[in-house]
Amino acid sequence: MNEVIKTDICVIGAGSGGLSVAAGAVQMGAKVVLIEKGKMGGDCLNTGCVPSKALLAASHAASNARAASQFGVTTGPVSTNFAHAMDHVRSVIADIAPHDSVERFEKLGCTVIQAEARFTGPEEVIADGKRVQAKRFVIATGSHASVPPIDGIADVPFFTNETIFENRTCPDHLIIIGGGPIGLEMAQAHRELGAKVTVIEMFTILPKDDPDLVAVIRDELEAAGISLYEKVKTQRIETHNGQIRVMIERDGTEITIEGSHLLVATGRKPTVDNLGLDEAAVTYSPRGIEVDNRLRTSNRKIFAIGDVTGGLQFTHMAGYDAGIVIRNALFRLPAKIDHSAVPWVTYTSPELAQVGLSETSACEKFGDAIRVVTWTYAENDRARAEARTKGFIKVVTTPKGKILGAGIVGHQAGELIGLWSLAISKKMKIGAIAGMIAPYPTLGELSKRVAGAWYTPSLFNDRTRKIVRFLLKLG
Ligand SMILES: Cc1cc2nc3c(=O)[nH]c(=O)nc-3n(C[C@H](O)[C@H](O)[C@H](O)COP(=O)(O)OP(=O)(O)OC[C@H]3O[C@@H](n4cnc5c(N)ncnc54)[C@H](O)[C@@H]3O)c2cc1C
Ligand SMILES: NC(=O)c1ccc[n+]([C@@H]2O[C@H](COP(=O)([O-])OP(=O)(O)OC[C@H]3O[C@@H](n4cnc5c(N)ncnc54)[C@H](O)[C@@H]3O)[C@@H](O)[C@H]2O)c1
Repeated sequence: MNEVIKTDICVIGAGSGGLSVAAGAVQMGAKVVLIEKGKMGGDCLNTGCVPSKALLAASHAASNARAASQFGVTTGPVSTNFAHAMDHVRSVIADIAPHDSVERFEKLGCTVIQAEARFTGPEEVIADGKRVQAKRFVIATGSHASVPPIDGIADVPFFTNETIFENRTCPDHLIIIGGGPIGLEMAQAHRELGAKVTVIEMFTILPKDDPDLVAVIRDELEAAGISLYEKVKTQRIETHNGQIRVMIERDGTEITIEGSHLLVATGRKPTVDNLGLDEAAVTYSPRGIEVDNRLRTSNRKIFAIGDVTGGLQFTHMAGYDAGIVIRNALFRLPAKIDHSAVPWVTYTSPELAQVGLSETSACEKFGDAIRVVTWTYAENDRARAEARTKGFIKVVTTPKGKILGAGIVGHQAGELIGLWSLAISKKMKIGAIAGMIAPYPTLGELSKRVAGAWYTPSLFNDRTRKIVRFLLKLG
């Protein structure tokens, strides 16, 4: 006879989304069962954001040391120790892990089951032989690497995000298929740590971002010696004398790229298999679990959040979804998702950050009735002082100054985008940013200056000059 556990909320998956629901719900007085089949913390902690940013921190330390001579600092030849960099990665994960651990969640009051969960019906999940019956379920099973059906791929060894952070030897030549955020962050990290790197992208790199911003990243990666093959088709992959050969086609010509290691970073697949979703009457497809704007599935007692819904695959979105579900499931409030001010950042150096509408999507929505203003890092005194003058900020508004979107490519772009997220979510006009007092000298002044540039045509023109001269004549 299976043990039956009755609870208020049952959360499946202890990644960014599931942990946020579980921690919030239990601290607000709900009985919570949390089920995780793998490592607590999910992708973000173990195989995603945390290891990738830790590896980038190590690699940026190397590139900063190489650039130190411009400040009169002599370091001698910079050498890198790949295994040591990976030790840093491990230690950052270990540092954060207690926050996501079974112990912490049990202390908070959750019942944690470390096993695979599967629905047996619309109101019951089974895990580790225990039948969990809950008033509400939250599916937060995330996503996993999607491997494209390239001829020969099954017969060659390759990394995905699940294995690359286990590697302790710097690849001689890392070939990366996919020029999205994972591909480019890993390309730069490995290049800076001493590997030769080639990126193969079927469209253009970072195809979801503003091409003007992406151009700065492209220049930087190429200047660092990364080979980029864009708009190419990957035909075949094979091993040859212990090396990996990737055959691509560009403009009708076949090119062979030979490398020591291969990383596949071609996007993600929502984890919907073996969950018993049919038994639970939850509608899904390979693109994810279908949810409405309150994150309810076709079974109204079951919510789905984060990567498994196939939406915007970011840790901050899984956390945001968790907040929506808590309001719906615990407080019965009809809270709805709003994606008008979702920021995202690619953590290359320089960083690329966007929020709201890009220039292209604003044009599609509003036609010519938009205004675009830019300001460059080269005009910012702090950027000059720190020799970080590459990049610019671009802001898109309505003709009346309502902020529609902002994109930043440059040093610390990810830290700067928050202001614009707030401005868009609070429906602010550009005048609010122009009127803000920004401390000098900070990169934060970029935001104020770009907002000021919005007023330049109307402030510094003949009409204003005439008005000022007239007023001055009055005494
Ligand atoms: C290399 C990389 C870098 C990234 N960098 C960033 C970044 O810098 N910033 C950012 O915002 N996002 C980043 N992301 C994306 C981010 O990691 C994900 O969007 C986020 O982890 C999604 O959270 P989630 O809760 O939906 O899923 P996950 O974190 O994947 O958690 C899902 C959990 O569910 C468990 N599970 C699955 N099926 C079952 C089952 N049947 N029973 C029990 N448990 C189950 C899994 O084991 C897993 O632990 C990155 C991703 C990758 C791969
Ligand atoms: N900094 C961040 O926030 C961050 C970092 C890494 C990952 N992520 C999240 O994880 C998700 C997955 O990242 P990703 O980079 O794997 O996915 P992605 O979907 O963003 O990018 C994959 C890239 O691979 C290309 N591609 C697909 N098939 C290909 C093929 N056969 N040959 C050549 N190119 C091919 C696509 O055109 C695309 O540019 C992202 O969408 C993002 O949501 C976020």
